Amino acid sequence: MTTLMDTVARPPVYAGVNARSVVPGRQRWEAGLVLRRPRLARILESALIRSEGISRAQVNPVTGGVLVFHDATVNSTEVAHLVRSTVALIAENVAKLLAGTDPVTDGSACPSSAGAPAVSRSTLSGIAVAGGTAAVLAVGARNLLNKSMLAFGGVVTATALIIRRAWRRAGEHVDDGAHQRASHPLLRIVGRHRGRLALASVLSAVCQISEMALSLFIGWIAVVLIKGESAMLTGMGLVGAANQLWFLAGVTALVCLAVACLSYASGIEWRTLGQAIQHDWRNETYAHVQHLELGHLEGERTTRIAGALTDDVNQLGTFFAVSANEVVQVVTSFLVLVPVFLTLAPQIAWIAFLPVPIVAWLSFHYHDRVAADYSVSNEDRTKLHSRLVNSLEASATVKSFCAEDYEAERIRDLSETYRRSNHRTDQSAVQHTETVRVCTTASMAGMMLLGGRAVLNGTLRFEVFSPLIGLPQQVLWRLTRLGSTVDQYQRTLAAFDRVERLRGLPLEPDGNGKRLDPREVSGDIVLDQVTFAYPGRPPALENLSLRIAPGRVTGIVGATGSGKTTVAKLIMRFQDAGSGRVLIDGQDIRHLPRKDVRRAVGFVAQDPFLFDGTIEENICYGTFEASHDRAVEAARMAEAHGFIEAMPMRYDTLIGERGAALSGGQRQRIALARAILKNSPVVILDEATSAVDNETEAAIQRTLKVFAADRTLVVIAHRLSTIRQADWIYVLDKGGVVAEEGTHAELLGHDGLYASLWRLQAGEKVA
Ligand SMILES: Nc1ncnc2c1ncn2[C@@H]1O[C@H](COP(=O)(O)OP(=O)(O)OP(=O)(O)O)[C@@H](O)[C@H]1O
Repeated sequence: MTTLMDTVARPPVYAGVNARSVVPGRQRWEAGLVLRRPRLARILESALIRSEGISRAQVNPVTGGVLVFHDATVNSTEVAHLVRSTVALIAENVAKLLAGTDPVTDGSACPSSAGAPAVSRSTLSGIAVAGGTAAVLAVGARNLLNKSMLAFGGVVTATALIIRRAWRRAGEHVDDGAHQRASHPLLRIVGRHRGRLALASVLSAVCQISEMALSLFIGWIAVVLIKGESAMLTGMGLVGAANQLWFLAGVTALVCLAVACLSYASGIEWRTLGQAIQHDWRNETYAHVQHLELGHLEGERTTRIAGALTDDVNQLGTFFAVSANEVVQVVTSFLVLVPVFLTLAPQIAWIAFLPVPIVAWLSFHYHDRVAADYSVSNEDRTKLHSRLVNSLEASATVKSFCAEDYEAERIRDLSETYRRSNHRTDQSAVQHTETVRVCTTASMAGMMLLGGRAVLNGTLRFEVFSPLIGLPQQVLWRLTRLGSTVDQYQRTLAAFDRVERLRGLPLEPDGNGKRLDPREVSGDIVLDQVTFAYPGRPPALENLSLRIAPGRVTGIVGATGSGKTTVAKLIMRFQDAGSGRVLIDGQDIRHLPRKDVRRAVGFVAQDPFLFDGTIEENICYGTFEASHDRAVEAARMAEAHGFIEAMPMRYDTLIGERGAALSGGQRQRIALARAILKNSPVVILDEATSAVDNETEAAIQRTLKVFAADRTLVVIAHRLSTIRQADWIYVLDKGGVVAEEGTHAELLGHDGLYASLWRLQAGEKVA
């Protein structure tokens, strides 16, 4: 496939494109180049779509957003490179691409955009330094106060604009272009706990104000010690240094106590909020995952789903438990400090707050730069985790192939990749924190110098300056943590994106209101011209028609991969047929509620899953209200009672994860007992006794005869002895077509596929 990329030998890197979020299979970018340029947006979109591995691309000229979906043939880094390079190529050829274009969609519809790629970005940069520039210009002004106020105005404007823009963009990038929602992601994360958020915020704010008051009192103590007495306190009737000291010490102690109480209360409130958010998101997401279509569940890695439900959901709560508290404290500090400085020391206000827009800009710029790195690092962690779990689960297989070193090597490689991607994010984080520290320290020095000079030349009273010295320091110091707050914010948005993606997967569609009462099901099952293919695979079943007669035993045999299990999955409605119909008692199962269908059909899978728990809990799974006696009766019918009784704890024996403490045959018999206990009118046994010995299987078949007397039994098996007694047998061939059908005797008489299989299994010589 020829793509726009093929024409570029070494694509230049275009700076005006920033990653907004990267999750497996999907990336979101922001390209200033296409902003208000619908034609360029269309060109970029089609260039991306034509690229190898890209399944979908959307470019929005209104927001500048680029949304790319890709398959597993390309990894996140390659897609990131593709997006950057494609934007770079288009940026280089803007004039050519816009020339001779149709007047409806090209630049003529938006003349301001011509020749101004990434206008918004350069505007942002301009704004970011506006405070500093204003401050520098202001130094030349005649009136000292005007000069200071002008500089301060620049600082405030720059801060407000930077924060406003960052907030808006954060809200944009988590949404799909097609599903823009009004509220910010953080508000959506908080959900119904906004009241608690407000309470925690108020407590934090009051706590912060009390803390600032504390340093005010400490500053006054310094004034009393240096000057002998504070004029302000004397004016309030407190005469004498000793009295003033006692008063200030007493008030300081009281405020300390208040700070401790408020800090405790707000800490508890934030943590409770974090826990409540985690609890809600975990439960709601898990409930959603439980109702996903099986195809989607199988398509997602289990460890990835588990990661979203644990790490990502925890991240959502942790942000509020820790970082949000800091944000509230910083904001409160500024809301208090700005008027205080403007009133008491306007001449040094600008230098005190100058680091704010710079640090804010640096933090949001950092956030832009490392967004993709964080997502890649998360992805690497998931892969490592998945591989670790896999190789631990497969330890017997690994040992049997003496592949311990091979597995260790694979883990080492993945760990190395994870280490490298983590190193990138760590490096950026440390760089950012240290840059912020330099800015804030420089501002402190500047404030000391300017404030000190103002005190010396008499334009500022020492009594005012002394308590104020500590305040900005206290707040600016917090700004050094803004890097990690932004870091947490970034992680939270990425986690939110992953959780939302999981919650965006479609649920199993249900019937159209008709009900199926399992007690009235006779078990007449028909597959009528059914064709079904797994995604990206050739059809597993093609125009398959067969009937499973009610109250009878139907056997299905066939070559491996011929679609026997797929037939069972269609009857269980784990999957829906691509074309054709599956009928139960004459009703198309697509029109019936899945739960009704699944209640009517019992299924024992080829590799049954047993839960970590006791034998009895596993037998009663799904029939939770069943008594011990019923569980024992089911176990007897499945020929499981004997070995269970021989165990030290009998039915209370713990069987470990996936029933690891049982043999394959024992696991199968417990799964069979579970299906028997369910007592559904239709039962499908998919190789349900393949792991038990012939003698036990014969015993099971004898009891199953009694069990099957009043129900429909479908037996899928490779071992023909398992199904020879069936009332009717279907022999499937490759591609899911019926090669032969009939009773055991009739099929032997045909001397076809079944007969040759029978002879093979019976040990006869095959010609
Ligand atoms: N989840 C899946 N995703 C993609 N393809 C699948 C999936 N499950 C089965 N297949 C494919 O569908 C075809 C039919 O599989 P199915 O499990 O129904 O065969 P089977 O007759 O039960 O095989 P066996 O006797 O080995 O159990 C096979 O080619 C298989 O590779």
